[in-house]
Amino acid sequence: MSFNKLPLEPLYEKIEELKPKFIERLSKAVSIKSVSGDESLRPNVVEMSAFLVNELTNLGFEDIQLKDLGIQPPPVNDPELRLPPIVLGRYGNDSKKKTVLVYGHYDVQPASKEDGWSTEPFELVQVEDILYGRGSTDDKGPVMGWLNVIQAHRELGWELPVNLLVCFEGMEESGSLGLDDLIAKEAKNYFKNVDTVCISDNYWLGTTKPVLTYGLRGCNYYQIAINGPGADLHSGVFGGCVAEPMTDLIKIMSQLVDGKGKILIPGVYDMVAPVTEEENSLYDDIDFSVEELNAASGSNTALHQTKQDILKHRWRFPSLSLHGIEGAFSGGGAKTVIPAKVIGKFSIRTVPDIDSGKLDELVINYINKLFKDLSSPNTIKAELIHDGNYWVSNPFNDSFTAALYATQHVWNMKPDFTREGGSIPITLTFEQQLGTDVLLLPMGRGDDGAHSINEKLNIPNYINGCKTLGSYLHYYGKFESNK
Ligand SMILES: C[C@H](N)C(=O)N[C@@H](Cc1c[nH]cn1)C(=O)O
Ligand SMILES: [Zn+2]
Ligand SMILES: [Zn+2]
Repeated sequence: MSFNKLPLEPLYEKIEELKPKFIERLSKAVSIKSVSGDESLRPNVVEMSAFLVNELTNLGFEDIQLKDLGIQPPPVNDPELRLPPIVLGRYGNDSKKKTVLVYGHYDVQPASKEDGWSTEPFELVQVEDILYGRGSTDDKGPVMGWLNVIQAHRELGWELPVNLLVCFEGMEESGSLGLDDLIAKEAKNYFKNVDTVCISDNYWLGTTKPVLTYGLRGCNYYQIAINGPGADLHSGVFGGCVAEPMTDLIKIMSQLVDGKGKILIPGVYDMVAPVTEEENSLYDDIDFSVEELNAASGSNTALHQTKQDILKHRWRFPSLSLHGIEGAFSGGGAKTVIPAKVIGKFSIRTVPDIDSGKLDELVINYINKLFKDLSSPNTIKAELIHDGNYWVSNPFNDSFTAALYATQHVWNMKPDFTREGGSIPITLTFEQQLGTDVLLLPMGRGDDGAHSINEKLNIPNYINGCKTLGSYLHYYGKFESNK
């Protein structure tokens, strides 16, 4: 099928007309503090699943199910902590139509005003044509986008061109715990007729050109716990007399990665697939610059100066980031304490052909060796908290073509085909368990500040994003079924 514009203008007009309602829907979603990484906020994550069930019910979805995933596995503070449920729903069940499964997540990263936000993070605040709030771009905006598409069709009295299944999870930001098993279980049940999977949960590379994404890095997240004294101690009384856990931890963490971003754990780079000549040439055609990277990071701290080097280091090579130290003094003022127990957190973004299990072995053995060399009387436990695989696909299929046409129709330009430096742990599982293609169709821009302070979604991205998601369903519905 070549690109012939479908008559979608009434849909676009309806989406424009419903803009205030769509902003209100996102505002309600953002106000729920569904932070999966904070155990104390788990009831809010569950509240967010109930919010979605209510929305789906009002929009006429059928067979809505909340799938319980049981108890969260260790390491966790509360051994009874339950995982938030998976929300499933179906819109349409016509055997003559194709079935699209859309996945998104309703949990968010932590946020507090004290981190430096200009507005309250859990309040959607509009400043000109920008909506600020935690989850606005990652991933509540896109999740609301799918609901908005259904609302627009209902109000137009239009049939949806495909059957739509939704799968929304509440643990994506914390490793998608429990979802792999559920997908395996439902592959031949709830998901049995799925033709393709579409995920809107990443971002454009820059700020002006839409993209379609065919690759993700994986993420293995680790912690190093070091235990020493029986309690936090006065540094005047015990300093110099006891081995301090923080000193050991800092020594170890400082030997994981260097200041140029090079991972120092032996063996990691040996597993990385070499960059081929053909692949090298792909980077030349992508629209991006070091200036855009600096603008998005709000600094001039880029480690690489050419577009090709930046993109390879974002998409193609592994990276190791140090995230924090639990138990360390972090407030203002000057507290003279020796922390008794500290837990260092870091993650490695993985790429083809890194073997996740082999990586864990290299990481844990290296840390234990560094600790042994310290001859410290303290004790150490280094472990994996969660992992998620990298994913790279071939973007020459009906789903990507439909997204290409939809993007051209709405944005009047051809999108770039990109990979993503972030991770969506469940992507490969969908591809393998359902045996279908997966498409990543992002809504937000590269400077949206996902995971950062002042996360935002530009209203044109939200509204045109809804049009793009809706158009994608129409273009995809026109392809002949492969079944
Ligand atoms: C790209 C996606 N919106 C996202 O932010 N994913 C997270 C997933 C993750 C993996 N481990 C912890 N969170 C990310 O890339 O950090
Ligand atoms: Zn996300
Ligand atoms: Zn995220």
